[in-house]
Amino acid sequence: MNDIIKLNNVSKQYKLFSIEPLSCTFKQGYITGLIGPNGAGKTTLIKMIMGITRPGTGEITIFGQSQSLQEAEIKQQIGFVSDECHYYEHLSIQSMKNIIAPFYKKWDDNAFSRLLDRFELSPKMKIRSLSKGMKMKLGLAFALSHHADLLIMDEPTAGLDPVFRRELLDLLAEIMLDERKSIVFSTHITTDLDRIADYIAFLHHGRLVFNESKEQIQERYVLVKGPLSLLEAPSVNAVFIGVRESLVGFEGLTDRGHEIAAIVGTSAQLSRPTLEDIMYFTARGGKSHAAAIT
Ligand SMILES: Nc1ncnc2c1ncn2[C@@H]1O[C@H](COP(=O)(O)OP(=O)(O)OP(=O)(O)O)[C@@H](O)[C@H]1O
Repeated sequence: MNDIIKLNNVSKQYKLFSIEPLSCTFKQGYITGLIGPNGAGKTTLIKMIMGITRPGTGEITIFGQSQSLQEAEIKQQIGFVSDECHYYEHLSIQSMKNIIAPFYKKWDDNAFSRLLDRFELSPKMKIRSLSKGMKMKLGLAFALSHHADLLIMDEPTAGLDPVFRRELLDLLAEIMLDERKSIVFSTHITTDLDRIADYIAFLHHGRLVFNESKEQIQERYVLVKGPLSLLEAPSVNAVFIGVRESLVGFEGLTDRGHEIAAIVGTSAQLSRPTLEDIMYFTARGGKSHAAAIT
C-alpha cells in the first residue's frame, strides 16, 4: 500500500496554539477523514499539506515528492476545496473558470460542464449571487475538473443540505472506483465518515490522537454505561478516557476494554462507540490520551 502523503515531524507554532510534531501517512486509494473539535488544528494541517502555511519544522512528502521543493508540480495533481471562498465575487462562473483553467495542464472543460449541470449551477451565474452551499459546489467542480489524483477538502460538507451532502458522498464514492485516486477531507459531521471513510485521523489540541482504519478504531474503543456507584472505585475511574455523569448513571469511553470488562462484570453495559462518541469523550476527557497512544 503506497503512501500518498507523508508527514515527518511536522509542527507549527502560533502564539496561542501549536501543532505538536506529527508524523503520519495517508494511504493511496483510500478516503481518510480528518476529524477533531473546533480549533483542533485541522485547517492548519491541511494548509501545511497544501503549502499555504509553512510548517515550523518537519517535512511533507506528497506523491513521493517534497512539498516544499516541488510544490507547483504537486499542485497539478491535487484538487483542493477550501472552506474559504477565494473567487472574485464580481465575476461569473464562466469568467472565473477562464482564469483558473489555464493553470492546469489537464484541465477538462467537458468534465467541468458536466459537474456544473450535476450541481445545478449555470456558467452565467455571478459568484456573488451564490449561496454558501452553491459556492462549495463550485469549489468542488473546480477541484474535480483537472483529473487530480488526490482530492483534499476542508469541511466540504459544511453549508450543504442533507440531500446534496449525500449526493456528494456518492460522488466521492464514484471517484474512488479509480484506485489511483485518494481523498483526504476534514469534517465535523462524523456520520459522513461512518458512511464512506476508510481511515480516520483524529486531531485534538494540535496532537494526533490516532490515524487508523475504521475497523481498528472500532476494535480499540469501548463505550461503557453503568451506575454511578461503579465510578467510586479508582481502578474503574482510571481506565476511562472521558466520562459523562448524569442523574441516572454514567457513560464512559475506554480503550482498555478487556480490563473494564473484567472489573465491572455484568454491572455495566459495553458497546461499540460511534466516531462522534470517540470525539466527544476524548475532547471531554482532557487526559493526555494523544500522547499515550501515538
Ligand atoms: N494564522 C494564524 N495565526 C495565529 N493562530 C492561528 C492562525 N491560524 C489558526 N490559528 C489558531 O490555530 C488553532 C487551530 O485552528 P484551525 O483552524 O486549524 O482549527 P480547526 O480544527 O480547523 O477548527 P474548526 O473545526 O473550528 O475549523 C486555533 O486556535 C486558531 O486560532
